[in-house]
Amino acid sequence: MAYGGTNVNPLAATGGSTTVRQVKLDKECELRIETSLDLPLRLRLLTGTAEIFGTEIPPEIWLTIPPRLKFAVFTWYGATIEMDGPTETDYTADETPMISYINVHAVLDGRRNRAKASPSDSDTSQGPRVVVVGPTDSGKSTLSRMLLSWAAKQGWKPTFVDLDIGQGSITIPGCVAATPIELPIDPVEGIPLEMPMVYFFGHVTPSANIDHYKVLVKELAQTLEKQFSGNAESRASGMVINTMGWIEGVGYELLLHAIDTFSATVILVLGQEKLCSMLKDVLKKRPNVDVVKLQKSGGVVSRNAKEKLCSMLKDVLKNRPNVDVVKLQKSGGVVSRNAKVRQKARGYRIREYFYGPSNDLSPHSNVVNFGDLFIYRIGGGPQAPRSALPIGAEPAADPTRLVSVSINRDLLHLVLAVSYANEPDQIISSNVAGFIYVTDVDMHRKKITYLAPCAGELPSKYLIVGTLTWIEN
Ligand SMILES: Nc1ncnc2c1ncn2[C@@H]1O[C@H](COP(=O)(O)OP(=O)(O)OP(=O)(O)O)[C@@H](O)[C@H]1O
Repeated sequence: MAYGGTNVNPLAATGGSTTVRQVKLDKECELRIETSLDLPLRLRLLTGTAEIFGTEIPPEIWLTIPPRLKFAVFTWYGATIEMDGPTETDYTADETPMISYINVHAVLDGRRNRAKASPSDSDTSQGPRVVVVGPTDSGKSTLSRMLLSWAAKQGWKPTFVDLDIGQGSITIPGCVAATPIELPIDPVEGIPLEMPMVYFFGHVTPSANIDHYKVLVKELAQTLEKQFSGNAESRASGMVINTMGWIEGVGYELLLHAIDTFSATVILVLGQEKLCSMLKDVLKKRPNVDVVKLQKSGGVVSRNAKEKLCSMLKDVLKNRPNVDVVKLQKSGGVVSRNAKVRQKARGYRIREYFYGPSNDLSPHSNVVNFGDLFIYRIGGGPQAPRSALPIGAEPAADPTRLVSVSINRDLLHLVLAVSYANEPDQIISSNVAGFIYVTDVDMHRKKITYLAPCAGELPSKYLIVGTLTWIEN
């Protein structure tokens, strides 16, 4: 449990408790909970008002929180919470960065209002495009979620863009995706999946194919740009873009690539002195960059800040007016997850796609002939035969080449995406309809068995494969 930067009240810690109990929260305090590994927790608001990551919880109604969830119930004005069931840990904290986060929201809200009031064909009609950056386990997804829920509560329809292929907040890992957020995000159900725009990368780290990752980020950005041009409401509401925790070397390059590709106007740097200082450095070459002071203490960004990532970003972005790099404090409640826990979390996320967050969906098992499906992977193989190259040149693997994959038992336990492409050569630039999971490959009968979220024929015969695996259990 990470307690850093948080004033934890040890007397209030009731870790592992199983009885029905009440917790009184003072104003601006939060109750941090990790639910048990195998049992849900019931929780309700008895008095006052409270929210879970930006979404208000209704009074009196019992919420059933699934196992393994780490979250906080925060109150602005005071509340009493009742819990029924076991937890791994629960404790109250009276020091949180929530004031600085809501201040960011207020600034973004002002910008949305200004965008809305501008003529729809003007540059100023674009609302804030916020990129949330920071190392792994700095609370990026959580802050993104809060900013989106607070905006939706006020009637905006911000677009959530998730570039974090390692975990996946919108859909399964291995994808870059975007979806409009029209209502505060449900603490249990998560982000509604009605209208996501999903591009399948197929790996959980971009280093598997950096060029392919960049192509997909660009495709997603271009698609959103088109959508925004015909939708003044979405345009004014802007975007919140969640990024990966990989912030060094190529990871840092990819951050800059995302900032440029999405024409970001606000960069929120979470809990990373080095990253913040790097970004600031980059920005300082751009005139007229405003560094906005958004927090009373702790996370205040000052022009003299020495933190590396922030300053690097500022340096890079310094020739760009209207780009703000803001350093924010990481919440002491953010829970660190090691590689094994992350891998497990990926598995749960894929399970959730097929079975639902509360196990309320019934996926279908289908059997088809090998000839009914055309499977491709992106990248690999020589770009051109040696004979076609200038003398002395070595054939290089083309990272964005489409390679046909023959069906064999290597596909077992892989998760494949169903492309919306009409022709194979459109696959790399097409978004996907959904995913299937290969459960059997019968080489003798030339039949493949897969799990799909719904019955019937797949929306397309073109499938994309990467290295994303899942063992159903
Ligand atoms: N205030 C809090 N109290 C309790 N748990 C929290 C709090 N804030 C975040 N968490 C939990 O900590 C975990 C990590 O947070 P989050 O996913 O936001 O980090 P991240 O920086 O996006 O991680 P990643 O490394 O995957 O990019 C999540 O399970 C989240 O629910």
